[in-house]
Amino acid sequence: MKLAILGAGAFGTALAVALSANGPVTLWGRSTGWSRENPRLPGVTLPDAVTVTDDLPRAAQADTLLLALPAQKLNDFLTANARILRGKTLISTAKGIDLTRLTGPSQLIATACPDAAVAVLTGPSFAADIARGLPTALTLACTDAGRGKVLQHALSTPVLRLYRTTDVTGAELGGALKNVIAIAAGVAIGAGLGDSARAAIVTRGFAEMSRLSARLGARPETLAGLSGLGDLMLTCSSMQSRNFRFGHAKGARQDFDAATTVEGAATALAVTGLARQMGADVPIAAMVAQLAQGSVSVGDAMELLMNRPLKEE
Ligand SMILES: NC(=O)C1=CN([C@@H]2O[C@H](COP(=O)(O)OP(=O)(O)OC[C@H]3O[C@@H](n4cnc5c(N)ncnc54)[C@H](OP(=O)(O)O)[C@@H]3O)[C@@H](O)[C@H]2O)C=CC1
Ligand SMILES: O=C(CO)COP(=O)(O)O
Repeated sequence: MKLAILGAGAFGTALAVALSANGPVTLWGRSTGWSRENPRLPGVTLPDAVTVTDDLPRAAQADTLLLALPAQKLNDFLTANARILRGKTLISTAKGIDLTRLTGPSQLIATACPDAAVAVLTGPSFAADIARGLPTALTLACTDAGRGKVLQHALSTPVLRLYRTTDVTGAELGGALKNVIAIAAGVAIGAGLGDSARAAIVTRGFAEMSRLSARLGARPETLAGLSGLGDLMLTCSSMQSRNFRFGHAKGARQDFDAATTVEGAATALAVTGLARQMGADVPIAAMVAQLAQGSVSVGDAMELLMNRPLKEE
């Protein structure tokens, strides 16, 4: 299997470092003016087995392409480069729902590149941890079980352990929705509401993730696995998470660098649209969408959530 990673941000670069343990990897980015250390992943020197290029046709000579682009940028990239990507195995690592089309990355790929084989790589993993070679477990989702097994073996290393599933919908929804809940958890901690409030948000957030995902055809066990609950726990509990930090800054009324990739903000808006279509109740996501747009204050958001009608768990 010849492997390339498209997108030289923090995560694409970290995956290139990790997967170069198995053989040569090409890392494509649109702005690769740096040489062996990517400013998006400072302190990490690329191994010799990683070739960095800004030549997309060259990178796309590989048969298996990992797409490490932000969710809201993916569709434009796919449609602009559909010809180059034809017939490839395309594995998305984006954790979000496209705001315009209200679909996850796998559906975007299937629409833009109908003859590509589609898979999703997701789960609890900070780029910096992966790049440092710390032990990490991820989920490889592919509806074709045979292809999924081949990819699982090709993309596992001694410190990167992949589990596999055929539930692509569940795997990508878990990764997208946890970012929304992580913003809410960050708000709670930033606003000084305490660890008990965070635990309530994480638990009720998981209920919300499970409810919407079930309506969209995901399996409950996928949501309870690495790609759902596992990533929710990680992202809601660490200042390494950009989504959590974004929420934290909102809660603490501090500035936040607008150039930072925060997938959960746009995804919260997409989730409210999807939930409306599916008739699912998503009060935390709805609040995060309003907070991200600045249409509600942190104090009012928490009060509105706490004063909803009492109900069964
Ligand atoms: N960082 C992490 O720990 C993890 C991230 N992910 C997911 O991976 C995805 C990417 O995140 P991450 O790498 O961290 O993000 P970064 O913000 O570090 O990097 C984003 C990258 O995407 C590139 N990019 C943006 N738009 C385009 C485009 N139209 N064409 C080509 N390249 C483009 C940027 O290029 P440029 O530099 O030129 O702007 C940049 O290299 C997200 O969905 C994220 O949720 C998943 C697991 C862990
Ligand atoms: O997805 C991640 C960890 O699994 C990274 O989270 P952030 O995008 O919030 O940094």
